[in-house]
Amino acid sequence: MATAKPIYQLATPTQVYDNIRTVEAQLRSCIIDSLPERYIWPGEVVENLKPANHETVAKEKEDVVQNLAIPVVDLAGIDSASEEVRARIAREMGKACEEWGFFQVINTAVPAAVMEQVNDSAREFFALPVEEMEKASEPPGKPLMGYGGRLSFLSSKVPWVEYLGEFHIPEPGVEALAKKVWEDGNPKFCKAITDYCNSAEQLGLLILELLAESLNLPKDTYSQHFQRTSGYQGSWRFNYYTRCPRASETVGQGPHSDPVALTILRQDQVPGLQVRKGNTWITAEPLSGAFVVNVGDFLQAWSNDRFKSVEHRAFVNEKRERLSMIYFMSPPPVLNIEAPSKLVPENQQSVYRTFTYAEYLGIMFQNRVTGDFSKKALDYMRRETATE
Ligand SMILES: O=C(O)CCC(=O)C(=O)O
Ligand SMILES: [Fe+2]
Repeated sequence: MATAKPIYQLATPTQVYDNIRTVEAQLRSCIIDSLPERYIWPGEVVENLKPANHETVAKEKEDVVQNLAIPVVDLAGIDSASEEVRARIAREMGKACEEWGFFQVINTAVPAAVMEQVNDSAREFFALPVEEMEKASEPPGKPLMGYGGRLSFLSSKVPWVEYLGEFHIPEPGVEALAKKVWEDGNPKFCKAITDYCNSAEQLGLLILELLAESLNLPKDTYSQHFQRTSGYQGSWRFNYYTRCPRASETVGQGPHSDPVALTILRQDQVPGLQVRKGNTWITAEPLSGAFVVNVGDFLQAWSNDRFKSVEHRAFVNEKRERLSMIYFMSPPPVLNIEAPSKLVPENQQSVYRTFTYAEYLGIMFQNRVTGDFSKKALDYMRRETATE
């Protein structure tokens, strides 16, 4: 049955930062002449921030990276009765998740009109004056929900991004949020977001089935935990990266892996998302109509490390703002995550001990409090014997 409440309690009160729009305006009108220190990321993070596979690439690196691109999985034909087509698609998807942790998926069943409406709605919100947007802010302690400048949730520095987000499953949904901003609750906005979440959820369930099939597991191995009645947590978030007058000093998102099972992202035509491949960062090239999908930490554990939850980051730029719209799927907080025995070689233990999302979040927040981001939460779940 549905669990009572989403878990988002921070261990300590969180600082609320200034609004990025204000900082941007101050920089442009020379009231301040540099980015506030909290937005300035260390050299090793901002280094090579421009896409390695873009025009700024150093010539000698070009040969190495030019053929590297996040795999594209085409869902065309998935609804045909052909088991062969489905099995091929599942194999491609599984391979992408093993080798990259990321893929772009095209020809999904998500209607273009749904994506157009949600895109318009997101932009309608971010075009509001700051005071209006701030009506959707949540108090500290509920990170990444409502409207905000990103709190330093996954990092000790503040990224150059604004967000708007809320839980889709379980409720409250978007209505309560919209009522804070618009007197009439903006029914069109609510419908756009609800339709988007419902479509993204369906896509996510199909992907989870295909990924299980790719591992020769029963197709509902993962998807059964992401039903409306299972208490899974589904949330939507829009990331809006305004133009940044000092784009080379900061990031839109610092390097992180996602603390979820599955992430489904629609980006606009402005590049920004980069995925780690070995020692290189590869840009997820904007592909019209595609969703960028990635494995989160839970799916990595749940697949006994077959699928990889890979580090990614986002850069910002001086000339163009950028919008990404995301649907995150997280397991029920109290569900025991353990790799199916079929994935664990005989006479061996699973790579991770059994743990719950709630336990994982506790560790993640603890890291935040101590400011130690050197080890990700998932690594604390690794069995001693499995670490080198
Ligand atoms: O906006 C993007 O392209 C990346 C966003 C992201 O990685 C996140 O919000 O977790
Ligand atoms: Fe992410």
